[in-house]
Amino acid sequence: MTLYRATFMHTPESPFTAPDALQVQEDGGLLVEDGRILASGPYAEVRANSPRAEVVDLRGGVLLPGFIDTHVHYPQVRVLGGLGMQLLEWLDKNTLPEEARLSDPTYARAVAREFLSALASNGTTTALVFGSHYASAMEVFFEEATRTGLRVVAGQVVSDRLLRPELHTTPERAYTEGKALIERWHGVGRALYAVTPRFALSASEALLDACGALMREFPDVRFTSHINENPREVQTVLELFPGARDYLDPYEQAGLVTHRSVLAHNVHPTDRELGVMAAHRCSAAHCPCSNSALGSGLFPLRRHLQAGVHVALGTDVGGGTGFSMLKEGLQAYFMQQLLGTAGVPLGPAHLLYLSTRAGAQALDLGDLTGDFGVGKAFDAVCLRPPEGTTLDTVLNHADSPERMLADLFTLGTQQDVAQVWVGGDPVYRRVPAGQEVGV
Ligand SMILES: O=c1[nH]c(=O)c2nc[nH]c2[nH]1
Ligand SMILES: [Zn+2]
Repeated sequence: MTLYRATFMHTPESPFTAPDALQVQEDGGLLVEDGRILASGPYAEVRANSPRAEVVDLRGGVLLPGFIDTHVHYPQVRVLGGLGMQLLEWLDKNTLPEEARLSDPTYARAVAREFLSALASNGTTTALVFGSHYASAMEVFFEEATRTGLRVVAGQVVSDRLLRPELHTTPERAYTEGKALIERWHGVGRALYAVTPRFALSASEALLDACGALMREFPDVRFTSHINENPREVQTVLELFPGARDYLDPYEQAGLVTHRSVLAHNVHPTDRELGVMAAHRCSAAHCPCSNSALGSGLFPLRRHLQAGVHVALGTDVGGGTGFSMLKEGLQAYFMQQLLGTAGVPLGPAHLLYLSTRAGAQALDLGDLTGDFGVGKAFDAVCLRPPEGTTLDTVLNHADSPERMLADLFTLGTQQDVAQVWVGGDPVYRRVPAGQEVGV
């Protein structure tokens, strides 16, 4: 048994509905056995009940639930930084040429390692990962993910039109390769499978039906895709599906809109789409850095909440600007501020919820991870800025835990991630200053 002593904060309830959702223990204790939290509370109390547990002293840092990134592309880590374009040009010039390189499993393995290491070193413990178009690159990805111990929900991306021929599949092949990957990887270690057509623009009705067949055959796999990101994209989808009521309709007709479905972006939804998503408990992955970088628009969070659509956060690497969920939270805050009275004022508790518990719920993993409740897995990130940094100064002068949390979202970066655990297993530890290779 291990007892972690730390200042910890979490949001077991949603601050959008519960006013005091942020729970804080300034000198807290989390007792962990076999990767699960056995007791949680003030350190002195937990210690008194478990005097023999080994103590890990994390005082001086802040312990948060591990971040949950609900939309991030594995093949795009090397093409981050493609600025100055909107979605369709960015796909064509910046992104799809790189995605084609993953046909080589050796190349794919190197990219998978870079990607997984970036997740862990940014404090992300669970991710819904948009995969590669190549089944071989997904084999490699799941092998590497299993080695790291991160929780990944991932799937082969499928498309059968309008990308580039080498990225296209057929409905039959999408079904056969998807089935084989599900049978091999879904539920193995900490991996789960997500059926993943790239977007309706690059998917025929027959391909979406093949995805629906997989979802019916394996009802507990997840589903993810893109929706309503960019006005030109939306217009093209409506032209490609002339009978469709809106962008969601082709997904809905194929049986892909469920409580285990996560649709990325949804910047330009209709009221009908929001109503259907809410009725099916389908989640939206809000990706504010990507929406800013690709000029996609300002996410209508208020309309989502009013319609009852569940929202979580995603970095959308490489349309986004990196793997930090702290940065993603801050950008979500900025964009709601820019919306003025149409925006939702977000406080630090909202940002923590959106980047942790909301993600767990979107992935139907709410009973396992996302907060520090008793019975949950010990998935955690310890944030501790290096001495003398601006964040260190500001944290030392914060007058409340809530203000400390706001400071972490405002100034925190990858360099402030000190340690990360998944299911009690260490998956990342920052190299102490002065001990870096080459120093
Ligand atoms: O942000 C995005 N990134 C992508 O790779 C993509 N593909 C389709 N639509 C997309 N949107
Ligand atoms: Zn995306």
